[in-house]
Amino acid sequence: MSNGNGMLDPAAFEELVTDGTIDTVICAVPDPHGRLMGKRLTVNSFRSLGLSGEGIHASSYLFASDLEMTPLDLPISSGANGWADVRLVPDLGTLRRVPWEPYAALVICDAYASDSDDLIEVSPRTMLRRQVERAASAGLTLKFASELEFYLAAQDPATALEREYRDLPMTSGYRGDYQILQSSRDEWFIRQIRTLMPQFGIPVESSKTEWGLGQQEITLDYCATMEMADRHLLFKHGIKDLAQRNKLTASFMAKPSIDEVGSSCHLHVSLWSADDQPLGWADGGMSDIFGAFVAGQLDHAVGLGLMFAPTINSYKRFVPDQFAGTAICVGHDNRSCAFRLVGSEASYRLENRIPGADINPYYAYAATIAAGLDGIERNLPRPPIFSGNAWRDDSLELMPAALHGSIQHFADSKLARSAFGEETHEHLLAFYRAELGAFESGTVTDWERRRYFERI
Ligand SMILES: NC(=O)CC[C@H](N)C(=O)O
Repeated sequence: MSNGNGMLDPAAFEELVTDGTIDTVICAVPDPHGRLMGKRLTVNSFRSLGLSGEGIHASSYLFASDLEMTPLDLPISSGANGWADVRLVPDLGTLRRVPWEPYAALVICDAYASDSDDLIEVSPRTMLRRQVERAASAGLTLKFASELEFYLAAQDPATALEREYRDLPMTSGYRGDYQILQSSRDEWFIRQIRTLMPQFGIPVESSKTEWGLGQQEITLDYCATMEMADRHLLFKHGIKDLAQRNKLTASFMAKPSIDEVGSSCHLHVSLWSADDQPLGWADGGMSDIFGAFVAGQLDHAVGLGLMFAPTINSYKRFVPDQFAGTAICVGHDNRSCAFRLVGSEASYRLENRIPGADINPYYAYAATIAAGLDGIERNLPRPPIFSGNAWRDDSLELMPAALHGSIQHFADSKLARSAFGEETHEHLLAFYRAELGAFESGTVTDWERRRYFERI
């Protein structure tokens, strides 16, 4: 039965097909950039390929292409293996209605090898699944919430592209941070998000205008790890789709303009037992096990930082005083620290303030679990609690200033190799090295031309 939140069990799906409501099923797999990739199927094809467990065939280059859809030469997909197929097998627990496409259902798929029942290890969803399994075998579950910020331009995406995303009119002309008057002006659109997302299986907590001109923040309810990562992707997809239907362009770039604050994706994480008891709080403060988990986050923030800052642009957001997590320390409700402890008892949780809105949540959550489990396995002591302004303390370690530094730290991270496995570690390194190469030797920027064309 559909329980009114947009989620569909097979019986509710068949009912909507029989009464002529649903005739299309979107089958999508998360790609390395954190996008939904896949196909729209007729109901008959979905029954024969999706529901049967056979899977929908798609090229393995979905896991090895850059944002321009240029296939990279990686072991999972290359000329040598003919960019062979993988099978996208629906995870039927994710089947839901698409409120703004009432004739459609959507399901998230896992990627399997075409000739066996093996999951594709380098698929982002498999990578997170492996960490969830590792936590489960230690008797632990994690709950997450992604807190996404984004910019809204009052321009349709086709025109925005034609203008090369320069000097776009934003939805606000002055700082609207927390101001209800500004949010009243945007409400015609933001209300669509707040009301439609819960019908897409994504409960929303609140919306507010953010500090940047045209910047918004919409917060989601927390839930179990995989479900939250799926919701994160669907939410981002839904905002972009609703924006384009309303002739707006939404950007989840970490730092769209050097003159503006960046867009974050704070990650809230809490630790629970297998039988759903909160484990973070003990005797009026941080429990030993959560202390070790948090210490693991501090220890690996830089080594696994690539998973929190995956693009060339992510690093432009790492400036002091703009509320981005850059200085590696943990504080109680202290927004200058990369990690902030919030709540108490069952709501006690850690907020990682490093990630930008450009993260792939499957990678970022996988990194968080791997770092925390390592802290627990090594029985690390509770970290010292920082007080004061972390951006003014020169003794603190900082996030790297650019992608190449982060790639190097990730290459050197023993944990990245042991927790994600050699194949996935190598895949990620090759993937991000290709992105860096495309920037470093694939383009001459406006800045370089302005700086050097005549003057040097
Ligand atoms: N809400 C906030 O704390 C602002 C976060 C800030 N926009 C960032 O990029 O990190």
